[in-house]
Amino acid sequence: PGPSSVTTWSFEPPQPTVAVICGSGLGLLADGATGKQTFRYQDIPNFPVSTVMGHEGCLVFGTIEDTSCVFMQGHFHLYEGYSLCQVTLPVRIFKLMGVESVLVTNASGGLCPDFKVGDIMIIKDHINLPGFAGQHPLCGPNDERFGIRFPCMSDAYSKDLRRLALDVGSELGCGDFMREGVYCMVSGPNFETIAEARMLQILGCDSVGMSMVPEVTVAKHCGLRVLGLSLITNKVSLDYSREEKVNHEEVLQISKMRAEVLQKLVTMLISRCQQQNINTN
Ligand SMILES: O=P(O)(O)O[C@H]1O[C@H](CO)[C@@H](O)[C@H]1O
Ligand code: HPA
Repeated sequence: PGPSSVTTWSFEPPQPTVAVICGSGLGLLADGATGKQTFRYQDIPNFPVSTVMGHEGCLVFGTIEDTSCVFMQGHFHLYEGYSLCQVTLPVRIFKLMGVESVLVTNASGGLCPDFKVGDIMIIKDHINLPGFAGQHPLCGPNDERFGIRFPCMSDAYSKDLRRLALDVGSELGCGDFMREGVYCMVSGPNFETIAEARMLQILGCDSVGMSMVPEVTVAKHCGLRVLGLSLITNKVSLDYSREEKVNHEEVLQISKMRAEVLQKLVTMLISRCQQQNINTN
């Protein structure tokens, strides 16, 4: 945003109860909120800055109906050189601000043969591949103020919120391109080789991306409710004869194409959540 729309630190934001983390090219998700106040990451002490195209690098406070929200226009990745502690810092800040639910969005490549480009996948589970190799945001001394040493991850994604997302999606006429599936995080920054993609498919992954899992893990650790939505921006090559080559420009182009629909979905979801007072798993 231009300097005129950026707020100075004299502003006291209302306590948000919902945080929306916007994935690649999805910063527009904040458009459904009113009374917006924007802060650039670079102006927030000790906050990382976004280095990837399609991640504006702004924290936006606003309201959807009566729900006070904070939107992260751009999130952080291991491949940018950030530690997982830095990648997940915003989630802990949200917890301290009083946030109760986190809605995480991202762009990913489809591995499930039934998925099409432009599908919205409601995440039901994930595979933390970097975590298997010790790249895990909860490694190190456990901070008991946030959560327990050995958190359960089998129910990281709220069932109620997933059901609500499906209902709202079909109400908005998105039923034909809404799916459910398992997201796998890889560190990136390269897109997968064909052998890697085949391995991930055999492991039960429906889509693959380079983000989100650290934030979700830290959110679950500190007791936040999580909904994950992944936009399928490309089909991952599983065949050596396939000519198409994936690239980040294509990812951003598909995100742009679906941003408006996703924004309506997210806005309606947040207002429904409040109406139905969803507060269980
Ligand atoms: O997960 P987000 O940041 O939405 O974006 C996905 O798209 C980028 C690659 O095109 C990577 O950052 C990958 O993780
Ligand atoms: N692989 C990894 N990350 C991605 C992809 C992909 O195919 N598409 C968007 N992010």
